[in-house]
Order: sequence, then structure tokens, then C-alpha cells
Amino acid sequence: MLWQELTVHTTEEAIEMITNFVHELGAGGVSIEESGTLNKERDTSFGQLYETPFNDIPEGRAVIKGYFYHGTDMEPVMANLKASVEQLSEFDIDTGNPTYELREVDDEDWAHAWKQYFKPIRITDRLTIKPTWEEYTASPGELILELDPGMAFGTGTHATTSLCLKTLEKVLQPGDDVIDVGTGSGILSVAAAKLGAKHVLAVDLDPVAVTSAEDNTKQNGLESNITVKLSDLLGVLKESETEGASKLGVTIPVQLVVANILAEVIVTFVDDVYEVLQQGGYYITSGIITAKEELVEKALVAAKFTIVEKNYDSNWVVIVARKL
Ligand SMILES: C[S@@+](CC[C@H](N)C(=O)[O-])C[C@H]1O[C@@H](n2cnc3c(N)ncnc32)[C@H](O)[C@@H]1O
Repeated sequence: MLWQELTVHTTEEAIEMITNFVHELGAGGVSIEESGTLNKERDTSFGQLYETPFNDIPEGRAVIKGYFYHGTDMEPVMANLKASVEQLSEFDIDTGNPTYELREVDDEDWAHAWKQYFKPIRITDRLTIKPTWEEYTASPGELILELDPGMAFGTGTHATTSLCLKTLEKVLQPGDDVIDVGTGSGILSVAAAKLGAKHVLAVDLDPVAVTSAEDNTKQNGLESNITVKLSDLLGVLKESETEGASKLGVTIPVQLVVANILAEVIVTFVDDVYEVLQQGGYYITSGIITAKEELVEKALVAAKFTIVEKNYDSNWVVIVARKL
């Protein structure tokens, strides 16, 4: 199928606003590329982070691409978008002299192009992510995460995913029950299970992510260690109250929760994380751009969490909080 691809070259700071504009103007899908991440393209109903490796986008810059159906009259779309972007300076958002391009593309091109760049990645001495279609020989003691993210988020190349993986390796104790909120491809759940979790409950509100996480659970032979559900954390809490833990696989309260979602979303369920955690339990959270770090910290402290560690990669932070 043919699409019209509208590209905006701008700054990381303007991503959120411009992505919203492109959506509001009727794009069927939006992709976001920042420097040094892997680009995958699909619908952005949850405002996910997007990934692009080996690109030559300079630090602080971003490329946003909106895909419009072939018959769309792009002239008013362009005019509207430019007018909205110009207004951003009034809100002190630096759009960095944006430039615009328009071209026709075939969706086969953009749905699969990223695969050629996705190679085995060694995240830590122990954890390596291996695309299912690549050959790789593991060294002794190396844990291999077999992964085909499909169109879900979570290849491991994005700074936030790799921050979460490194932190999981440090914090998770064998035998822990774990909840992975916003599982995407299931990458963090697969890692948690391979690192010795007793059971992992993986939840996501996006059916595409749920299918991907289920597939990756199977690829790694972890069907008896990971339960995947189309839900958010509140849904999990309600289900555990009404039906008990039997369908969730984990026993609530759990020892560890991990959530790699955008800051604005994370702050909406901090209290639910506190409730679902055992005393002494850990909460690993990322998806937080450093500009939003304080917002999340305040919400965590207000919910009675103690912040025990923070680590950074590019403009992203992972926060480790504890229920003490
Ligand atoms: C940035 S991706 C993270 C994927 C993967 N966990 C990783 O670390 O690479 C965030 C995921 O959270 C999901 N999501 C967004 N809001 C959510 C919510 N309130 N509850 C559950 N999942 C949510 C999105 O659908 C998306 O798949």
C-alpha cells in the first residue's frame, strides 16, 4: 500500500508536541528517530518511545515521520503543521529551525526496513539480545534473549531498555515474583525470567505488544515462567482482588516491579506500584527523559517510595525506588 511520508527534522525537545500535531492531522502512523537509537515505525496510540540504531542524527536532534493515506490532500496538512510548529516558540520549546519533506513510500519498506540494522547486542557480561533471525554463539554463562519485537517497542537498543536491563541484573534476586508494566516486546520479562525470577507478569495496554510478548516468551521457552496480559497495573490489582493470584502467575505483593514507559504515564500509577509491592520491594522505572526526572521523583516520594539509585544514558534516566 502506498503512503505519503511527511518528515520533520527538528529537536528532541519538540518531539512530543510535533508528534501530537502529526497525529491530530490524521497520520495513520508516526515514527520518531533520535540520535543513536533503532527506528521502528507503527501507530503511536500510547506515545511510545521509538528506536533507531546507527543513524547519523546529531545529538539533540530528531526526525519525525508521519504516514498519511495516499489520497490525503497534503497541502492543508503541511500548512497546518507548519503553523502549529511555529507557535511552539511561544511555549519556550526550541524546534531548531525545522525543515519538512514529503514523499511517497510503500508500507513494506517502512514496516521491515529496521530489521537489517538489528544485530545481536551484548548489554552486560551476562545478558545478550539476539534477533531470532541472526546466528550467534553464546559464551559460557551468557544469557541469550531471543527476540523478534515485530512492531512492538523493545529491541534493547533504546537507552531506556538497556538501562532497565542493566538494573534488573543488579537488583533482581532469584525466586522473585516480578511485574513488568508496559512490556512491549516482552524483553524485560524475558530477561527477568532468565535472571531467575520465579514468575513474571507482563502487562501492556496495546494488543500488538501483548502478541509480541507472547511470541517472545515462546521463542525463549518461558511459557511456564511468564504470563502476558492485556491490562494495566490497576487491572492487575482488581483481578488479584476478585480472582486471586491463580491467573496472574505471581503472588501479590511481589518483590519487584519494572516499568519503562513515558514519565507522564509513570506518574499516573505510582500508588498502584506501591500497593502491589512487598515491604522492601524494588521499583525500577525508566522511559524518563532527564527534563522529567524531577516530576517522577516527586511522585515517587509522595507515594512513600525511597529513591535508592539513579543511572543515566544520553538524555534518559532509570530510577530505582524502594518500598521501605
Ligand atoms: C517504551 S515501551 C517499553 C517496552 C519494553 N518494556 C522496553 O523496556 O523496551 C512502553 C510500553 O508501555 C505500554 N503502555 C503505555 N501505557 C501503559 C499503561 N498505562 N499500562 C500498561 N502498559 C502501558 C505501551 O503500549 C508500550 O508497549
